[in-house]
Amino acid sequence: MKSLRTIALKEAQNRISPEVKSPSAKISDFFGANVFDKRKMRDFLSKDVYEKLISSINQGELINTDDANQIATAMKAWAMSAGATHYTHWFQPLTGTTAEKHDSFFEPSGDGAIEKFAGSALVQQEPDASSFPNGGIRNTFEARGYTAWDPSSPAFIMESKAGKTLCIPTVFVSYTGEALDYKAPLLKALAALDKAAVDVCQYFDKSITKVNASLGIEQEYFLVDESLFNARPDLLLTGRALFGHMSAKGQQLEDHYFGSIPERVFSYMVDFENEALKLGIPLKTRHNEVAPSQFECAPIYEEINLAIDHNQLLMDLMEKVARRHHFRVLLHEKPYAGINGSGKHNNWSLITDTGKNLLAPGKTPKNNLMFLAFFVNTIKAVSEHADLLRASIASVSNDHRLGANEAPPAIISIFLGSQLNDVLDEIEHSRISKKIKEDNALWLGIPKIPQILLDNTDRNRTSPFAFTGNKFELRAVGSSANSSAPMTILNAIMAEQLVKFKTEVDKLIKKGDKKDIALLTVIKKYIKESKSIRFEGNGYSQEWEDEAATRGLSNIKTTPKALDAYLTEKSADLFNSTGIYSKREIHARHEIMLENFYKKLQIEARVMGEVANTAIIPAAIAYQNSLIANVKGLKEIGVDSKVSLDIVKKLTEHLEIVKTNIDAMLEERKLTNKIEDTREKAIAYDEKVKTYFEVIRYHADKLEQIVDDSVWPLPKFRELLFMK
Ligand SMILES: NC(=O)CC[C@H](N)C(=O)O
Repeated sequence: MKSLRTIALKEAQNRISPEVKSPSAKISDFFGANVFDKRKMRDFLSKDVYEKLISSINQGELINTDDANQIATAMKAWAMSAGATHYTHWFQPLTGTTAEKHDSFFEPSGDGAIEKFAGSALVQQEPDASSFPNGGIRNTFEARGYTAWDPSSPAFIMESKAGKTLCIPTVFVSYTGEALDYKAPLLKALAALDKAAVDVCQYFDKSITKVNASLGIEQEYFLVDESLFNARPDLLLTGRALFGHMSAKGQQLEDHYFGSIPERVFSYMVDFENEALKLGIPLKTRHNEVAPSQFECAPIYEEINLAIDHNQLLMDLMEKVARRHHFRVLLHEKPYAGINGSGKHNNWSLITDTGKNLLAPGKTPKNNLMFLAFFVNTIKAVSEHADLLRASIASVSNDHRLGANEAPPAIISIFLGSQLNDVLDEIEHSRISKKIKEDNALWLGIPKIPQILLDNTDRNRTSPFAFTGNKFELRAVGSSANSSAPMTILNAIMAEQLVKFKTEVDKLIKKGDKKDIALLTVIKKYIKESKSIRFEGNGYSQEWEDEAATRGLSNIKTTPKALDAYLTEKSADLFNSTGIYSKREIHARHEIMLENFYKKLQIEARVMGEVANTAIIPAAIAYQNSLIANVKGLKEIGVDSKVSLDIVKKLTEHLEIVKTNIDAMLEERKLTNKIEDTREKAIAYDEKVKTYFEVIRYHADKLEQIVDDSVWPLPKFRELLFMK
């Protein structure tokens, strides 16, 4: 019988890409075609309701029942004219993926049937919450959960060959009001940030009434042929290769990065980009990434809530469209040990309703003081809550990526680039003399900030949080993550920080300081206080680990311990003052994250055992048997050769070690599964079960190097990485 690998290799060699037809040569012709955007709202709504909806989008004003009915009718009319038959609330439960439950517009009526969509169905739905992760918030006897419309993210139509569905972005909360999703806390953090930032803006510009966070999300991913993927139970079930010797050629020649895009991949990219563009996702960039078979796409930045919805939608599209091309997309942070992992770099900034980017250095000294205020407060916020930010990017899969192959380490630090670093040093050491204070001659004291910062674009890949000219790039986020988790924290700590800043500045003003002097005094103090988080060097080096320790920075390498930061008193104060999480909510989330961590390890351990026992060991034994026959045969004909015998001995050694460790791991798992406390269980999975992975893999990979290639059951790295 032919092995799955042999069949898969043959299939992978004979792929023909499906034809991809773009709706038009001009993207602007079809961009947003499947979105109920402002233009369509205007066409389908009365002027009065349109304006109310816009002010609800911009200012968060509530929509009354009559207006909701009108909006629902308009949405239905638009969606049906585009061919939709069903609608769904579209939400982001704590599973990491998106969720939907379709209902048709169709309703039987007395004399036939009608198509209906009431305002109440638009505004709120009641999906059963019992089968979503809820961390104990919901008991089975009270399984109800609500999804509630988020008007700030426009409804869209999801197309598939079989039909079209109107999707309405919503939050997801329990019957008792606790958030069960990623979006609800994000929206709360954004509201807190808006208020705090507008208050600080008032020192500089009274016309600013709204501050939005913006986000541009770079998405890295791997592609692998579908048949090869299906012949690897580890990729299929865990998203990463648990076994596999690195191929002789990996990324060492650095010949893939920005290289010419392979035809089959290009065709896939164009296909999913078209789908994304129709959904209003402003994709702009595509390229080969560093590792073989690794790629990246990136949109233009958008308002943050929309940017995150779009990224979630994009990941879903990428997976769906990949199947049309007989690819599988791997969004896992580290599918292949030994080469680069995948990140989701979050480019974050703050934009006012007057169109000003608060993290872009200005032309005038006054603008620069405003820039410095927001810039330094960001640094201060991150330095105060570095552990929480670390926790917000923690996951079982990101643990493999952090600190390895062009991914930042688990130590949170901030890279500013030499020019701004110098500016902050200068301010720190400047003296705000009595004379300056009396003359209000502050501008002499602020160093000139160049508008174009030369060394700041994508330069320091070893930094988890890098300033890149007019935004901060949180590089530590993993490719499979929902950006809401870290962005909720980043915006919340910024909100809290800006409130504190204003209190301190106001105090100085009250004591008689001129406004600008008061601002600079507090900025200067923050520069000093947050100095230890700034680091410009190589984040991978041992020197940095050592230095970070002497600076008192944390270096928490694994998720279950990193997550502790969610439960500290300092974090409780933050959650309370910004309103993003109640005590119950954060405890539930903490529990969910720990469960997710150990359950994924549990699955990996099971897959490892199964693949070793049923594929690797039998293949090695079959080869061993043929060698034994050879040894016997040689002896019979009187040839004295040690080649086969030596191989048998080596094989046997590795086989023994693999088998013993698989068995020992199973025993350890049994013990670990008995642990009741979730945190302890997660730590035990990490420290006791996971430790077997390395030794099992090492020896199984040695077997791969020895066993006859034609009988090896699993597609090898060279095939996974280079065949496309
Ligand atoms: N070129 C790059 O930016 C590499 C980034 C790297 N793939 C990461 O994990 O973040």
